[in-house]
Order: sequence, then C-alpha cells, then structure tokens
Amino acid sequence: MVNASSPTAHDIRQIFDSIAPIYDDLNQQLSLGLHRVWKRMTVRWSGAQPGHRCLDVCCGSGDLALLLAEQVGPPGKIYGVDFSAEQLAIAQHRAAHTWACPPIHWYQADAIALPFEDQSFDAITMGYGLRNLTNYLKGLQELRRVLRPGSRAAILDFHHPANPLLRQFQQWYLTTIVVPYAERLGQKHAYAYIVPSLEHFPNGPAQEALAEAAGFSQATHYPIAGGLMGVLVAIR
Ligand SMILES: C/C(=C\Cc1cc(O)c2ccccc2c1O)CCC[C@H](C)CCC[C@H](C)CCCC(C)C
Ligand SMILES: C[S@@+](CC[C@H](N)C(=O)[O-])C[C@H]1O[C@@H](n2cnc3c(N)ncnc32)[C@H](O)[C@@H]1O
Repeated sequence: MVNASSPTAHDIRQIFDSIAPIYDDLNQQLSLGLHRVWKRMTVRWSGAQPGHRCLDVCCGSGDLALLLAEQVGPPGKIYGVDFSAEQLAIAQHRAAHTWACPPIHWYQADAIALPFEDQSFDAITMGYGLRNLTNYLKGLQELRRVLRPGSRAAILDFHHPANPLLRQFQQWYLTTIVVPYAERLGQKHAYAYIVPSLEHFPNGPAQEALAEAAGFSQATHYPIAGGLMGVLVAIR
C-alpha cells in the first residue's frame, strides 16, 4: 500500500500503471470533459508551431502529445516520455488509432533524467506531472536543459486555490466525488493520493520562483478553472 504522504517514485509508477485502463474515462467523467479544454490551453501556451520538435513530459495516455502532434503537423516531431509502461501502452495504441496522426516517439524514462541532449526541443508540455515528481526542482531543471533558448515549457497542474471557499470546494470534490467514484472501480488508494499530493505542492507565485531557481529566464503562472489549477509558462 502506498504511503500517501510521501510516496516513492516506485509507488507513483505503480499507481499509474494500475489506473491506466480507466484513467482517460475517469478524467473525462470527473472533469465533466473540461480537462480537454485545460490541455488545449496548455498546448497553446507552450508556443508549439507547425514543424516544431516538441516534448510532452509525464505524457501518460498521450493527451497532450496527441494535441502537440495536431499542432506541429507532419513536418513536426513529437516525443512523449513517461515512466509507466501501462500508460505508454495506452498512448501508443491511441496514436496508432488516430487518423493522420504524425509519428510520435514514446520513451519510458524518468522525468528527472530525460534521455535527450541539451537544447533539443522548441516547446515542452507537462500535464499533471510536476506534482507527482519526487523532486520538483530537478524536474524543472531537466525541462530547461532540453529546451532551446527562448523556448517555453507549459506546465499544467492542480494547486491549492488561495480562495478559502474554492479550497473547500476542491477538498470536497476530491474527497466526496472523486475518491468514492474511483473506489467503485477498485482504485480508491490511487485517487486518494491526489489530496496529499496537493499538500506540499507550491502555489502559483511559488511555482514561478521555483522555475527561476531552476534557471528559467522568466516564469508566469496563469490560474485556470477558477484557480483550482493553473499553467506555469517558463521561458528558457
Ligand atoms: C486530468 C485531471 C487530473 C489528472 C490526474 C492527476 C493526478 O495527479 C492523479 C493522481 C492519481 C490518480 C489520478 C490522477 C489524475 O487523474 C483533471 C480531471 C480529473 C480530476 C480527478 C477531477 C478533479 C478536478 C477538480 C479538483 C474539480 C473540478 C470541478 C469541475 C466542476 C469539473
Ligand atoms: C496524472 S498523470 C498525467 C498524464 C498526462 N500528462 C495527462 O495530462 O493526462 C501523471 C503521469 O506522470 C507520470 N509520472 C509521474 N512521475 C514520473 C516520473 N518521475 N517520470 C516519468 N513519468 C512520471 C505517471 O506515470 C503518469 O502517467
């Protein structure tokens, strides 16, 4: 059983391997489909353009990598990285069954040790991944390392909203809606992990400071979904 307050990387990989078959459906149902809007915003903020070479870190089942592929088109190149083999298997299957999807290169690797040369990418996305890393700073340093100068990383994730009512709503939704829903599918422990993962995750201004500590020249956090989450846009 996962130690929810301080899970190891192995614990986290096991969680995402185990929920892979239901991950997409639960995200769609639990976010009322809105997660696709939040991901499209993230791709737009990444600055990805036709012909670009882009990376989606903690790609999971491939949502953001597939959106990047749509954006860069056949001349572009897309790479997806995740350390969960089961999530990557879903991503590969979805890409193979997506009409006219440009080739996407999938890598099973750790986000804090990316298997790419320095300054390899024109844009990077990371959706609901940073909060799951055991070392946020190292994760941001790796994103910066593989980005080309002047290029952007767009990092989408939850955080605790500043507004106390919204924070109460977030806690209520996660504990009263999300966890019982997942429990009916035998995945209570996996989804129960979201709440403690938020406890020590930095808010917008702290994320900006962390990105600058990682060496990014500029970082701006844009709250979305009423402040329940946000997109950190970091420029190398
Ligand atoms: C795509 C979404 C969440 C991804 C996600 C992130 C994690 O860290 C996990 C950890 C463990 C298991 C699963 C995940 C995981 O799926 C967002 C949509 C799914 C969310 C679970 C729904 C909660 C969203 C907001 C807290 C409330 C939104 C309210 C609005 C009225 C829909
Ligand atoms: C909540 S899912 C997000 C998936 C996808 N980005 C999305 O938006 O749906 C988090 C993903 O991060 C991956 N992950 C967590 N820690 C990782 C690490 N250190 N290295 C690589 N992948 C990691 C998990 O395996 C999981 O697929």
